[in-house]
Amino acid sequence: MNNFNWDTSFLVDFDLHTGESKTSEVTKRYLSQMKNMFSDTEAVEKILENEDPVIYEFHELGFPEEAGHIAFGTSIVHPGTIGNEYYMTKGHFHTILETAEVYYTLSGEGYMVMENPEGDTMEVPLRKGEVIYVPKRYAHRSVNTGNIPLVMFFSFGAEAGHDYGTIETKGYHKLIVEENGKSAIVDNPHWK
Ligand SMILES: O=P(O)(O)OC[C@H]1O[C@H](O)[C@H](O)[C@@H](O)[C@@H]1O
Ligand SMILES: [Fe+2]
Repeated sequence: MNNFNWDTSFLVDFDLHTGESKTSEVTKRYLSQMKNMFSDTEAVEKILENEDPVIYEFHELGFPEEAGHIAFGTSIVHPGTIGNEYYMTKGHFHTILETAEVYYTLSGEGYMVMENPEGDTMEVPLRKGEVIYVPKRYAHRSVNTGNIPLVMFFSFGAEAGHDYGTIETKGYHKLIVEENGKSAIVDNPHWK
């Protein structure tokens, strides 16, 4: 782990095409770590018999989770589908629900799938060159609907924290699936 001093200035390299960084740490999420998040559990099992693909990865610095600091890094969602569902991140609420986040799309295309605890949902297309503002109180998941990596630079208040449990048990109301070669937003039949 890099030992940055967050009370002074520092510089970090990020490649604005690949999202890669020599200075920061990379975390990879494999299909086996997201088994129950994809709708088609049979398709998951079938793939895992032969391989365990990396679904997404992110580069960040290991920041202090304290108010006043700003966390940032890149996330890279690889292209692909599991059954008819596109590769995506796990997605999370912020533990401090009242914390927003921004993502700048560097490469690729997809959707930011968001929902709040009241069940209001938003699915916003991600395009290269645009920043998406994810408001406070909304869980967020990025989905890659293209055939190249979806690369984004993100930033949020470092105190936010990650709550994965809610999404892990309930799932999202909406899924982004491939239908006749195009992306479609559908209701999640397994939402609890
Ligand atoms: O947290 P996940 O849903 O697994 O997504 C992976 C990562 O991507 C985002 O861009 C967030 O800002 C990171 O804090 C997060 O850890
Ligand atoms: Fe977040």
